[in-house]
Amino acid sequence: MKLVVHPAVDADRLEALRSAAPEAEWINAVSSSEAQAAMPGVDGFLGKITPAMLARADRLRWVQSFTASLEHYLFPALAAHPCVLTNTRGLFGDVIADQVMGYVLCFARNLHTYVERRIERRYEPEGGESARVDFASGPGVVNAMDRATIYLPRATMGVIGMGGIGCEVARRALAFGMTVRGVDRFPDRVSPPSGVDRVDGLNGLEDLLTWSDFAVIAAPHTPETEGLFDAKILAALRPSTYLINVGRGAIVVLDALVAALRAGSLAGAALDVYEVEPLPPGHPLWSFPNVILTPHTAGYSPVVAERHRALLVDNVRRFVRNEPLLNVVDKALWF
Ligand SMILES: NC(=O)C1=CN([C@@H]2O[C@H](COP(=O)(O)OP(=O)(O)OC[C@H]3O[C@@H](n4cnc5c(N)ncnc54)[C@H](O)[C@@H]3O)[C@@H](O)[C@H]2O)C=CC1
Ligand SMILES: O=C(O)C(=O)CO
Repeated sequence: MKLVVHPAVDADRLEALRSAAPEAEWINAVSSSEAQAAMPGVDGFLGKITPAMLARADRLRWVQSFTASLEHYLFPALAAHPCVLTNTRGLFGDVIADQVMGYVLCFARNLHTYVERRIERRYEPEGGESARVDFASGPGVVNAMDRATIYLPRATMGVIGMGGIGCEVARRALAFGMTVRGVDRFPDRVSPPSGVDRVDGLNGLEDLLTWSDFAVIAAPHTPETEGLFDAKILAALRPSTYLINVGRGAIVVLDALVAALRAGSLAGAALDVYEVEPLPPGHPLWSFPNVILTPHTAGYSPVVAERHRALLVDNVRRFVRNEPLLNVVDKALWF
């Protein structure tokens, strides 16, 4: 059994992988030419395979991607190849869902606005001076306190892509008392947490968007999702709805989003991923006070590296024992 890792991993990680298949010949290839030269006779490949490497592989049965997303990874010959492809989806669910709830709480409680006002030393409630409550003036003041906030147990959340991330988002939204629905490419294959109202197929997308107070995109970038959120789909959102994207940037057409924000046809947006990364400093999105922008950091956490390593070790162990691999990719989705 011959296994190639490329790009090369550090000595600790290599040792962990090796311990899962000590009898295998391991090649930790630093350069792509080294990886290419090692391909004849390779059974399994971990990392970033290229068309030139694949062309030299004569008995490859398994390729493990180091990432969850595959839009910069899959190429036609790999999709057509009989090898099993696995990825690292599922490592980020709880971490990214925490970040999504961070955005939701900002919008529901205006926290992002008050962070900006602190910088300006402005003691002013959202809703303007008329929303200021004089707490010394006795009963009745509470009537002014319903302004410009969202009470989450009365709010709805629609999740687009009910996989590892989408289901964890749903779980948290339910814990905050929200009503949650989803759409997915494969509604019959997903395992939503109990309490989710329903999960529809893709033909339910526009209805879901019209229903949602918060619409959360947690889908992958595939030919089907690229540019999916164009002007037509964004028009399904209500002026009171917030759009959140933690899936992939290519799913939301930013020019269309900017136009919709200018027209006030949605309440605001929180984005972690963009059509172009990094988002250029001159991009109009930076100027909207009702937009939260994070630099593709929703998945950052000390636990992710540990989980990444554990998943790879587990899959190596499964591969050498001929057991079913974790995170098998449906290559047909991409071509
Ligand atoms: N913001 C970030 O830092 C990160 C973003 N991601 C992105 O999030 C995506 C989802 O990750 P996971 O939940 O772990 O993957 P997953 O594979 O568990 O879930 C993806 C779900 O989306 C569904 N789906 C596929 N095509 C769809 C479509 N056209 N419309 C609606 N749903 C569709 C799938 O059926 C699946 O249920 C990844 O593909 C990656 O692009 C992943 C990790 C970090
Ligand atoms: O693995 C991925 O797809 C990521 O976005 C990591 O942040």
